[in-house]
This record gives sequence, C-alpha cells and structure tokens, in this order.
Amino acid sequence: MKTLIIYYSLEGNTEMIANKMREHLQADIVRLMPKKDIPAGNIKKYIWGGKSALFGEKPELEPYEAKIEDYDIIVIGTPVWASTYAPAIGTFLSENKIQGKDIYLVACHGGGGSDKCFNKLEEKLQGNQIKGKIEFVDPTKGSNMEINERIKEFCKNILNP
Ligand SMILES: Cc1cc2nc3c(=O)[nH]c(=O)nc-3n(C[C@H](O)[C@H](O)[C@H](O)COP(=O)(O)O)c2cc1C
Repeated sequence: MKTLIIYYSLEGNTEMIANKMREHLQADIVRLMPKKDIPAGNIKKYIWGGKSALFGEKPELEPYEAKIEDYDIIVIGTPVWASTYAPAIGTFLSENKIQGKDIYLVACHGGGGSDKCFNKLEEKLQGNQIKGKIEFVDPTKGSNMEINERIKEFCKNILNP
C-alpha cells in the first residue's frame, strides 16, 4: 500500500506531525506552499488568513508533484483556520480529483474548531473512505512523548487497518 502525506503548515506544527508520520509510514510527503503566503508570527496573520479561509480562497501554489493515482492511502494535514482547513488545502483539493482512496485527516489547532474543519474536509472528500482523524493542540509547544505516542498509535492503525 502506497501512502502520500500532503500538508500545509504556516508555523511548523502540522509540518512537525507530518514529518513524524512519514517516519512511521515510509510515505511520500508533499508540503504545499502558496506562492504568496500570509506572514507568519505577526498578529495580522489571523486577519489575513482568517478572511482567506472564510471566503474559501484558493491561493496559487508553488509547483508540487502529487500523482494521486499512484497512492492507495492519502494523509491530509492542515492547521485549523477560522474553524476550517487552510486555503492551500482548498487549492489542492480543487486541483486534484481524489476518489476511492483511504483518507486520514490530521489537524493542528490552537484549542478549537477541528470538528468543523474535519466535517468540511469530509464534505469535500466524498467518494473516498475517511478511515481516521487526529488532532493536536499546537504540538510544537506540547509534550513530545505524548505526541509521539499518539502518532505511533495512529500510524499503527494506518498500517494495519
Ligand atoms: C489565520 C489563522 C486562523 C486560525 N484559526 C484557528 C481556529 O479557528 N481555531 C483554533 O483552534 N486555532 C486557530 N488557529 C491556530 C492554528 O490552527 C494553530 O496554531 C496550528 O497549530 C498552526 O499550525 P501550523 O504551525 O502548522 O501552521 C489559527 C491560526 C491562524 C494563522
């Protein structure tokens, strides 16, 4: 079974989780990079990013290689922005037809909104099997041991569904 991890990360949380999962899953991994991203760190990120997410904007992405047809399992990782997925994920989903795949969803957030984010992703991913979901609260600030344990368990279920 071939696995692709596809993710967007503004400030490294989703990236950290995606990279840890890659080690367990021996997966290919693609980081989506908008050509013009919002500035990280600065408080204005909430205004620009929140607006972009709420309006369902689809920012143009740097070229990426993701031959969806080559994979059986797709892991999609996103930070929660205004209770939904990040706009770069929206671009990816509109550029790629994903059907009949086993999908695992990963969300990082600051404390809320992952359920709505998962619901919106599931809506977009109709025609696939959503096999698992996992969320983390700003994992770069959390306990590594607990995070590693949760990731290990989640990946075990992906490898032996
Ligand atoms: C534009 C924007 C909107 C956000 N909206 C939410 C939100 O609705 N709920 C929440 O819990 N966290 C929210 N956050 C916090 C991020 O989801 C959280 O810090 C996440 O771990 C960041 O992941 P990243 O480092 O991979 O970008 C928001 C962050 C940004 C930049």
